[in-house]
Amino acid sequence: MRPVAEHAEAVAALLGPTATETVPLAGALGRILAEDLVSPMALPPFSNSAMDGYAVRSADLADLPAELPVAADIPAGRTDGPALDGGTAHRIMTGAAMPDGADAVVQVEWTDAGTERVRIERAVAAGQNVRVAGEDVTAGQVVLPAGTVLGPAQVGLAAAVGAGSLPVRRRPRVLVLSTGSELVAPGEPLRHGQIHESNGPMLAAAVTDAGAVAELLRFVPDDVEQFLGTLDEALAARADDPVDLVLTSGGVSAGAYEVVKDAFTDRGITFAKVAMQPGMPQGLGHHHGPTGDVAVVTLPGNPVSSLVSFEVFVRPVLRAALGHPQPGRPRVRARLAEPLDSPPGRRQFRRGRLDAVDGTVTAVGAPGSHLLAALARADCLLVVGEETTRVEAGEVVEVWLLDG
Ligand SMILES: Nc1nc2c(c(=O)[nH]1)N[C@H]1C(S)=C(S)[C@@H](COP(=O)(O)OP(=O)(O)OC[C@H]3O[C@@H](n4cnc5c(N)ncnc54)[C@H](O)[C@@H]3O)O[C@H]1N2
Ligand code: MOO
Repeated sequence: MRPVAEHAEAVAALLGPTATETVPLAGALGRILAEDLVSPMALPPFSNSAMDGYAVRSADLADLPAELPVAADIPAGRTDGPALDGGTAHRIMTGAAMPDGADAVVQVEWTDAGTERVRIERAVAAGQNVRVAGEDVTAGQVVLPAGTVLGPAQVGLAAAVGAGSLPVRRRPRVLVLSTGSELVAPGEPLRHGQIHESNGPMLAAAVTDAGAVAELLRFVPDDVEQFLGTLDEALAARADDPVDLVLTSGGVSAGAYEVVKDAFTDRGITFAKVAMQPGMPQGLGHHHGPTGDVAVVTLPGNPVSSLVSFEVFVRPVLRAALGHPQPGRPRVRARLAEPLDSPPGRRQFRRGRLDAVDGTVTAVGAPGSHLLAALARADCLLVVGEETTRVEAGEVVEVWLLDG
């Protein structure tokens, strides 16, 4: 069987980094910065008041209480504030530019709040209540390095330094196509022997969650012509907006009707058994479609196998294509709450729940790769190495955090 790492490398080789595009700040949340953002300006851009109060020369407050004439009024946004003469005060608001000549601000609570003259009860040190130009950012500084995941704070900083749009990596476009003659769309009634199509919606959600664009195609029965027809029609319809990856599910194991395997064998896709559970039957390569070669990853049909394979092979590659600094799930080590067995020669990915407070992890549900409800209750994957056949309670295992 093919080692997990070897297959992961082969999947990674299918997809390079996507091109850079520019998005307005309103669409930047969750995207990944493609180039360093260099600030053209200092922050704050000018020294300004941290308090509503009075700009003064601190030396003028040697004898208290002090009474000074109020020579000017400086609301935030005033662009023509005059310089401060010694022995006077300017009424000033938070965020307003400090007048030349002033070195401190007395907050209004320490005064009588006068508008013609102000009586000041307490002294201030030079620099008190003044926010100095450039103390946050200097002009020319890299404020956000390439690879930064743009969250609210990063979007705010970009706006503050005047960037109305940002260069980010284009989201990879992924077509998702499920196969199986037993499949019926969710919401439609089932006859005995039929099941609802769950892999398609699940994988499309996983693609979106990874930061890529998912397009879920209508699932097809186990019929090679219908499978290739649907795929090639979908690719042709997107000729102007090419697809980066096709993800299929099902039809790759050893049965009599393995549509994906039958359609793709001898067409550039190779199939292998990977030393893992779930997720053993895998395939990858380039499909020679109507608009050229397109990367393909074929995932197994069992729902848990499908999503676990996506986690192990596809999600990190999509995120790497986006320039993500940490394409993989966050990993921690935790003590196993209850013992578990694992098949020899295969890396087992059990579904788990982590108690982060006491550092223990418990397997959720049995190993069966049809147990979707247990997967939906899990918040982590619990990884047991190929050589390990049993892990006792209290032993430490690797855990992948699924909500990280
Ligand atoms: N003789 C063997 N049988 C099987 C082997 C094997 O090595 N030898 N491998 C098993 C393993 S492991 C897996 S995983 C599955 C993979 O099978 P396929 O990828 O060919 O998937 P299917 O046979 O089409 O379906 C498997 C299972 O999953 C259900 N399924 C499929 N697609 C969907 C979907 N879109 N939504 C919900 N459920 C789906 C399907 O009904 C089957 O129950 O093969 C084992 N067999
Ligand atoms: O590889 Mo299958 O994934 O065990 O059910």
